[in-house]
Formats: sequence, C-alpha cells, structure tokens
Amino acid sequence: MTDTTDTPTRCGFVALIGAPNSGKSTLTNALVGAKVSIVTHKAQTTRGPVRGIVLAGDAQVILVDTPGIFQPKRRLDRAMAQAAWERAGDADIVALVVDAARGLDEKLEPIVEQLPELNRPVIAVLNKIDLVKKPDLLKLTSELLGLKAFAEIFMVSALTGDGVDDLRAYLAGAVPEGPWLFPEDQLSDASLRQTAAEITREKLFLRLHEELPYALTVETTDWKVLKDESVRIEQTIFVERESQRRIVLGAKGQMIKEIGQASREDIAEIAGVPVHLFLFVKVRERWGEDPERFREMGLDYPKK
Ligand SMILES: Nc1nc2c(ncn2[C@@H]2O[C@H](COP(=O)(O)OP(=O)(O)OP(=O)(O)O)[C@@H](O)[C@H]2O)c(=O)[nH]1
Ligand SMILES: [Mg+2]
Repeated sequence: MTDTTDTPTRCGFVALIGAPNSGKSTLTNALVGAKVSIVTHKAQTTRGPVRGIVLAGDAQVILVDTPGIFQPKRRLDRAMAQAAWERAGDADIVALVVDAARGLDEKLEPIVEQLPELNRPVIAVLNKIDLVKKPDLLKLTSELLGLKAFAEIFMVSALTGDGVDDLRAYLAGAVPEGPWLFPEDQLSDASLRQTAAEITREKLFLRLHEELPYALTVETTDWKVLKDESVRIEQTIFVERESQRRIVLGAKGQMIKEIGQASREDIAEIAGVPVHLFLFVKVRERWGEDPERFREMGLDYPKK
C-alpha cells in the first residue's frame, strides 16, 4: 500500500509497568483489541514481557506488557522484576498501571520511588475505576498529581473498556515519528508456540491453588501441521516435586484432562485450525535455577 498523504507515520514503545494484579495484561488486551497476554485473578501471572501491537490512525504503538514488580524472593522473581525495569528503561513512554481500588499502597510506593531513575516520560493509568467511587478516585488523582511524577493521568477500566479509547488515542499521538516496525496485521510478536504455552499456563493458574501455580512452567515441545491442516501440539509442564505432579494430574487424570480441554479450545481459536493437544507433566526439581527455562520464558537469567 502506498502512502498518498504527507502525514508522517509514528511508531514507538510503551511499557506498561506496575504492581502485580493491577491489570496490565487486561489493559494490553483491551488496547490491542485481542487477547495477546494471559490474565488471571492471581498475582504474578505474567512472567516474560509480551508485546501487543496497536494501530491507531498513523501510529503503530508497541505495547510492552511486563511482569508485576514486587519484592523478589526467588531467582525467577528477580528475573521478572529485572525484565519489567529493563523494558521500561527501553520504552519511549512508560505507563504506570495503578489498581485504583488499592491506591498508592505499600506495593506501589517503592515502584513510584524508582520511576525518576528511568529518565522517561511516565503517565499514570488508574485502572479498575469500575470498582471505585468517584470521590475516592478524585482523592487518588490529586495524591498522584502531588507527586509531580506523571506527564498525564488517565482513568480507565480495562474490564469494561471505559476510557480505553482515549488512552489509545493519546498514546498514538505521543509516540515519536518514525516508520512502523511491524506489518499492519500483526497483533503480537510472540510465536504461536509461545502463546500456546502461555494459554496452558493460564488454565493451570486458574485451576490450581496456593503455591502450585508458581511451582510450574509450561513449554511447547512439539508442533506439527497434519495433512488435514489441523495441528498436533505437545507441551511439557515442569513441576518441582512428585506430589505436585500428582495434583496437576488429578484423580484418574481428571485435572489434566480439564486443563487440556480448556487450553485446546483457546489455542484452536487463536490458531484458526483444529488442535490436538498432548500435555506431559515432568518433575524437574530445580527448573527455577535452569537458564534454559528462563530463555523459554523470554527472561534473562540473573546471576544470583
Ligand atoms: N473490576 C476490574 N477488574 C479488572 C480490571 N482490569 C483487570 N481486572 C482484573 O484484575 C485481575 C488481574 O488482571 P491482570 O490483567 O492479570 O493483571 P496484571 O497486572 O497483568 O497482573 P500480573 O501479570 O500478575 O502482574 C484479573 O482478575 C482481571 O480480570 C478492571 O478494569 N476492573
Ligand atoms: Mg499480567
């Protein structure tokens, strides 16, 4: 397609950072208009950064959904926090996503304190406004304005879509001039293999409890297109202990069956072809110390 106008195109990176569970992934999906990043009610759902690509008028806005930042304990936690700050440091604009129902709490404060070190324009996006009464929202807004840390403050509900169009239009006008970096129809930079592994992890997060979701990781180990154009996918779920493996399988394999069915349906929808999904659960005690697993998640392996 040739550009017949003189208007220059715009293109830039916007990193969405914030505390776990503030709605960064839900907002990424709402801005893109498609599900590119998995969402659950549990904290620390996103592990590796996920890019979602938005076209708005002359602009291509490349959103970078990052893992929620929290006090790291494990090596994986450190890798996640590091990835979030690094992506924020590389972005043209940083959007701090705030859970408006929680406000400026002990999780958010340390993040806000570190923002000036980024040396980047930062906007605040107050999310989940559907849960908050107007006076409380105004109070939070003036509290944040008082910090003088934000170029703009937006109020949205990623869930209902309220305010999302305004935010998208702002970002489209705020990213720098430049050629588009991705083809027009591309919504994410993740491969189908990666997205498929994330979808299975989402189903595991939704059905498993306590520490178990954090003790597992999922990888797509095989992807074959069959003669009838359907795909045969193999995925491995790594857990740390045999007892965890038994819970993931469930009595008579019922749990893994349900997870497989839910995941298969979602993967088939995204892939646009019928899917045959085979899940294997393997015990790998120290997968959280294995650089190869970090690479698969799109994370750097922290030295300690
Ligand atoms: N009521 C309401 N819930 C929301 C909104 N946005 C997100 N949520 C819910 O908040 C929870 C967390 O959403 P995510 O998008 O996974 O949050 P996140 O910031 O990506 O979380 P991590 O990846 O764990 O850091 C989910 O249960 C969402 O449905 C919103 O605008 N309103
Ligand atoms: Mg997320």
